[in-house]
Order: sequence, then C-alpha cells, then structure tokens
Amino acid sequence: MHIGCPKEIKPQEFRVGLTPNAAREAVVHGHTVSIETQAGIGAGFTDEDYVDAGAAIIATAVEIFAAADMIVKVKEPQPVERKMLREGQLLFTYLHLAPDPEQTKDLMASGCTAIAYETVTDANGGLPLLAPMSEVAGRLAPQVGSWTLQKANGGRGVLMGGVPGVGPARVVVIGGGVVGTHAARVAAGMGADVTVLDRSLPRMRYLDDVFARDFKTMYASAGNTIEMVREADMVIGAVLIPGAAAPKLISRAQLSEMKQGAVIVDVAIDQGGCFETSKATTHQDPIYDVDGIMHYCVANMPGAVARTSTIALGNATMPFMLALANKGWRQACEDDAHLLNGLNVHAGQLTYYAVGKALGIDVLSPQLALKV
Ligand SMILES: NC(=O)C1=CN([C@@H]2O[C@H](COP(=O)(O)OP(=O)(O)OC[C@H]3O[C@@H](n4cnc5c(N)ncnc54)[C@H](O)[C@@H]3O)[C@@H](O)[C@H]2O)C=CC1
Ligand SMILES: CC(=O)C(=O)O
Ligand SMILES: [Mg+2]
Repeated sequence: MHIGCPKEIKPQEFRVGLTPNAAREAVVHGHTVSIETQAGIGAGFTDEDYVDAGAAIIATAVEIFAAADMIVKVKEPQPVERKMLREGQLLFTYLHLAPDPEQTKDLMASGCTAIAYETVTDANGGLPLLAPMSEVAGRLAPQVGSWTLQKANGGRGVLMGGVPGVGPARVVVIGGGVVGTHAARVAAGMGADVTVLDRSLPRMRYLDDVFARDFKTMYASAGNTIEMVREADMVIGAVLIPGAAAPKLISRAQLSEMKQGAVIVDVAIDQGGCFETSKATTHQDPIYDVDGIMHYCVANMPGAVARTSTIALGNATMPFMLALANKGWRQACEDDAHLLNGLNVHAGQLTYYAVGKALGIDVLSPQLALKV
C-alpha cells in the first residue's frame, strides 16, 4: 500500500501523523511511504530521519493526497485537505465529527473511507488511540490553567499550591477518565486542593483506591457539580460520551455563581465542550473572558508539546496503521471489531451512530459498510 503523510496545517499544530519509526515499520512490511517535506520538523524529526527510515520526501500535500491509498494524519482534515480526498481513499486520523457538520458533509461527499482515532476501542472499554493524547492534554490542563489564573492573564491571581499560611487553589475536574485523572494528579502535585466529579461509580471506586491521598471524588449530580464549581478557582472539563457531542453541564447563567477570575479549561472542547460558553480556541489566541470567567478551550492541546505527543500517538497508532496497510481496511476491520468501531464515514455514508444522532444524519451500520 502507498501510505501518505502530509504536514499538519491546523494553526500551531506541530505534531505529525507518522514518526520515522512508524515509517520504517511500514517500509519493512513492504509498503511505500511518502512524507511531505518538513512534516516532522515541529516534532523534531528531519526529512533525513524519514529518508533513513526508507520513506520518500514529497514537496507538496497535493502530490501526497493524489498518490496515497491511505492518508495518515493527526488532526481532522481542514477544508483544503477535504477537497483533495477522493473516492476509495482511506483516511486515518482524529475526526471529532459530532460537533462538526461541515467536515462530516465534506467527508461524505468525498467518497473516502474515514477511520477516526477517537472512536477505536479496546477490550477493556478504553479508547486506545485517544488515551495517549488524553494523557498529554490532562497533564497540560493544570499547567495552562495555572497560567490563566495569573492576574496578568485575566485570572483571580491565585497560586496553585498557595504558600505557608495561605490555602491552595481549589481545582474541580469534571470527568474522571484519562484526561481527568492525569489533570487531577498534576494539579494535586502542584499543591492544589482537587476534587474529581464523575458519574461512573466503578471509576470513582478505582480513583479512590489509587489516588485517595492526592484528591477527592464526588458523584457528578447536577447539584454537586454546581456546588463545587461555585467554590472553584479552576474547573477542568474532561467528560466524554464516546463519539457524541459533550453534554453541557454548566450554563451561562451558572457562570455568574462562580468566583470572578476563576478559570475554565474545557479539554472536552473537541467534542463541542461541556460548558455552554465554551468555543474552540487556538494556541495563538487560547483564552477569552465570558462574564469575568476566563476560558481556555484549545481543541488540539497536545500540539503544544508536539514531540512528546507525536511519539506517544505514534506508539498507539502504529499497530492499527500496519493492520490497515497489510490487510486493507475491510479485512483489518472484519478481523478487529475494535478497529471497526473507528469507522465513521464510508462511500458517502456516515457509519457512526453517536455522530448521526448528534447531527441528525442517517447512519449505515459499520457491519453493512464492510459489504459496500
Ligand atoms: N482538547 C484537546 O486537545 C483534547 C481533548 N480531549 C478530549 O477530552 C475528553 C475526555 O477524554 P478522555 O478522558 O480520554 O475520556 P474518558 O472516556 O477516559 O473519560 C471520560 C469520563 O467522563 C465521564 N462522564 C461522562 N459523562 C459525564 C457527566 N455527565 N458528568 C461527569 N462525568 C461524566 C465518564 O464516566 C468518564 O469517566 C474527550 O472529549 C476527548 O476528546 C482529549 C485529548 C486532547
Ligand atoms: C485528541 C485530539 O483531538 C488531539 O490530540 O488533538
Ligand atoms: Mg482535539
């Protein structure tokens, strides 16, 4: 198979879809790998690193999209990239379609087959291709949140760990999955007083067993959530219903109950965000103020630490990328129901139920899509 990896073009996105190690692995398995020139430079990988791995360096994305059977990327294809996708071409990347009707329409119109990293599953009920970036975004959240809490950035001027005689910041994390757990660990490590809210009792039992010394847990009823948010210096949004638009847990009216200068870091923004007032921002212009509450809503947080993120993502995607290349997408998905869960679009039709529900589009079952 011919595997193509263009340079990411989303603002301030420095990750790359294939590491030199992944490219080498594909070449060893007999595949042709084309990388757009300088695609890896933001993550510290030079064109020479890819050439050493056996890949070809190509001057433009246009040539990559024209020649490759499978496009491997990081972020959802941008409008100019969507125009280059064609019928029968395989796209393997993050998509986050539920909050993005325009992208969904374009992918369906292209006739491509699109497998979304974020909905591939594993045998433990996890999301193995989302998890590494959730680990990164979770660990970043208190870091960017504490910067936003500084007075000069519009925050309340509260130090995470406090100082002797002055109490620490109160951090509330909504959603205790991968993002939430990593965020809570780092916030606790910075000395903050941390509470994690979730709706899954088994998950809270696990968190309590492992992290009781670091942070508290609380059931995420609407009443508990607003009570905690009212007292918080920083609220980190980390909920997920896989593939679906994030539930809105705090309304604009409820912002007025928060402390002035408190900070919201809505990591769930790539699924639309869990605060009514969240709208996606970029690394160039990451924060904004609504009613005196500072919002940080960058939809590609891991891009800020592109090298760590690229290597972590590459470790997770490599076996799936190889299965798709070795067997073709149909056989690979027939052999692995977890990979089939990643199928979001095929031959002009949507194939993921939660996205169909969010956007009001009819869905073809992924099992039937295998036959089309
Ligand atoms: N902005 C960014 O750059 C990034 C965003 N993300 C996003 O972060 C979000 C969280 O991802 P993960 O932690 O990997 O998901 P996860 O599935 O590991 O955890 C989600 C948690 O939310 C809980 N939950 C669901 N509904 C809830 C509710 N109403 N109230 C309280 N808890 C609720 C679930 O029980 C689960 O424990 C996703 O939307 C993901 O796409 C992930 C990586 C990077
Ligand atoms: C998960 C995701 O959207 C990201 O890493 O950018
Ligand atoms: Mg994202």
